[in-house]
Amino acid sequence: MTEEQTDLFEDDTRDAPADEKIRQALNPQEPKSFFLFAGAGSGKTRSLKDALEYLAQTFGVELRQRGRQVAVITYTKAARDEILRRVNHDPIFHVATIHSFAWSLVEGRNNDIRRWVLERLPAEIAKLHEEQAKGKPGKKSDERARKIDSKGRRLTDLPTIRTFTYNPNGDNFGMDSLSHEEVISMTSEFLTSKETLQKIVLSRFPFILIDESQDTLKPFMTSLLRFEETYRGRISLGLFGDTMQRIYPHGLPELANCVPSHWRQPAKIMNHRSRQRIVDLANAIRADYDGRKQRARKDREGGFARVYLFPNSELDRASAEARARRDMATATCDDKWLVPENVKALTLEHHMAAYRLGFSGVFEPIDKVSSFKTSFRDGTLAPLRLFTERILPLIEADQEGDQFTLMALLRAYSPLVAKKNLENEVADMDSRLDPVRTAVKELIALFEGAADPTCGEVLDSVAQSGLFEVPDVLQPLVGAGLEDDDKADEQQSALRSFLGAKFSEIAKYKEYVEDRSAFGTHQGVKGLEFPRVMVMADDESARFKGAAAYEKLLGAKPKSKTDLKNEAEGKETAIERTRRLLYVTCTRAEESLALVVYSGDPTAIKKFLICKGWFTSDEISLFN
Ligand SMILES: Nc1ncnc2c1ncn2[C@@H]1O[C@H](COP(=O)(O)OP(=O)(O)OP(=O)(O)O)[C@@H](O)[C@H]1O
Repeated sequence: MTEEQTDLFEDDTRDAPADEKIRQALNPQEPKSFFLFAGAGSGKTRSLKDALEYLAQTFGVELRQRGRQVAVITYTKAARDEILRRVNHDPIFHVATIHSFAWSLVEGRNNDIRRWVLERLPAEIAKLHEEQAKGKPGKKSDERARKIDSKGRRLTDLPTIRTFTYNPNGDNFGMDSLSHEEVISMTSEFLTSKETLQKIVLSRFPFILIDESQDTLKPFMTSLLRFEETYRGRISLGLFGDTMQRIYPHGLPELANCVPSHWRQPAKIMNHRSRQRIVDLANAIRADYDGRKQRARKDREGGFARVYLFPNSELDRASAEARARRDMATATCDDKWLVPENVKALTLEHHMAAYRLGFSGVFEPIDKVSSFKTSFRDGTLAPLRLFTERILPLIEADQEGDQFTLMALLRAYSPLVAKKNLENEVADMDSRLDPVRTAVKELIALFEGAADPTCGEVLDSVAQSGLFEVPDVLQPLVGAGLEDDDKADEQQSALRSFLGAKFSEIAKYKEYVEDRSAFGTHQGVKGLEFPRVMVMADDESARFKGAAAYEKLLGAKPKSKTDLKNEAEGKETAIERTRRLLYVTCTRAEESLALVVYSGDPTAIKKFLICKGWFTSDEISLFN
């Protein structure tokens, strides 16, 4: 082996003892719990996947014969799907997000659920009445009155509900459905109080492994830790995580301290993802948190990290960022920085991505409606799906001359091509298709000469011709124009306003929700990696003012009284939350990183970055 090969071999295997410790813990005869606590890019996800492979190979037959399973809890559906793919959907693994896992434990225990809800509801209603008595009239009080009313009706209906329902992936409406919070709270309680459930969990899951455990919901994690303590030696609870990457307030803040000292705590010091410069920056950002340091691989020397500081008064954010991209291309000698699609751009909130990608006309009205929010953001909102899954693919197929796809779409979704409609006609097949042809022609005509009709014009055409079914919620808006109607409810007003957006925005919205665009949010990219990353720190444009406090973290704004109070009481501050967010976003970069900051005082930020040793002055571009 050459010296270079030896170096690489050492880097590959330096942290191998951690995986060995995990394997030793995963023994059904003598299960042990462990916490793999390691920094970004250290291979935690890889260790989890290796552990699953080891379990399948070593104990697969035994687990199958005894009808036992390995529970794997992931933070996102995407991570769940990736793990399922890796384990070839082997049924010895029960891979689920936390909400689905919790529901799988309590689903069907209808009497216990009813009792639990009945015990909680009166207190919830009393609290709302109390708040209502103190509050002023207005939107909040109207909302509270609605809640009091609906909870009161639920209380009356509860004894008659036989089966409770829950959808872990969406909104839960209706008297028999449970909220996300209810499912997590009740499962956490049942897990520590109901012996029958405990016995079921014990016999079914000898191993419960949790990815991104720093963000696992606090009540659930606390209850799992208690459960493990009660049944020590009979179950292995395996946590994979990094408390520096806790980005949601609902995780257990002191997880590292809650883990008993006799648990196995394998360590890893390598960062296999990023080049040296980025690892150095990550270590510097982390220094004031817990001082843990990582090492870059020998074959990952170099790399780039640069900062672009703009004043808040810079209104044309898109041009400012294009300027930063051009500079990155020169500094890194990597022309891919010039093509936005090649750079993962991370905004703080979705509306910032919508503005930059050009679909604010769709985003702004719809995202305001709370009952639309979840399904709108994951692309499953029915009125939008008419556009994204029926009309847009049809227009695209026509533009590409792809008759095959066009016909397949019509066959799948158009009532005009539905078999029973065709059978009722007397004429030959060709003329039976005439109404479909006319309908498609009329729709396509709206786009002639590169025209960009509004979503409303497109809807009118489709509804008039009957080309596709129009969802109920859109029916009253067909041909209604854009003038708002005083009597319209929140959903109708939002949809009416969305119908004024240009149809070209639909493709951009679709690209974004399907995660095919170059944009992502600071919170949405954890676990992922990209060659080039641009992080936008823009407190001023944030709508949720608690979202981040980059200006405070980077020394442009003083700490507030609340920050100082929280700090003195050892509580979480907005500054520390932001530090963790910055650590997560910056450590997604493999090759090069641009940090774009908008601030009221860019000069102060420059001073801070140099003084802290996060960046050198040559790496900072200041635009005043
Ligand atoms: N021992 C190893 N040798 C070579 N490459 C590795 C090794 N371990 C992990 N990697 C690679 O390093 C990258 C980061 O690994 P992984 O995503 O598992 O890290 P992580 O600790 O889960 O990261 P994060 O916490 O930042 O999401 C991946 O591309 C992975 O394939």
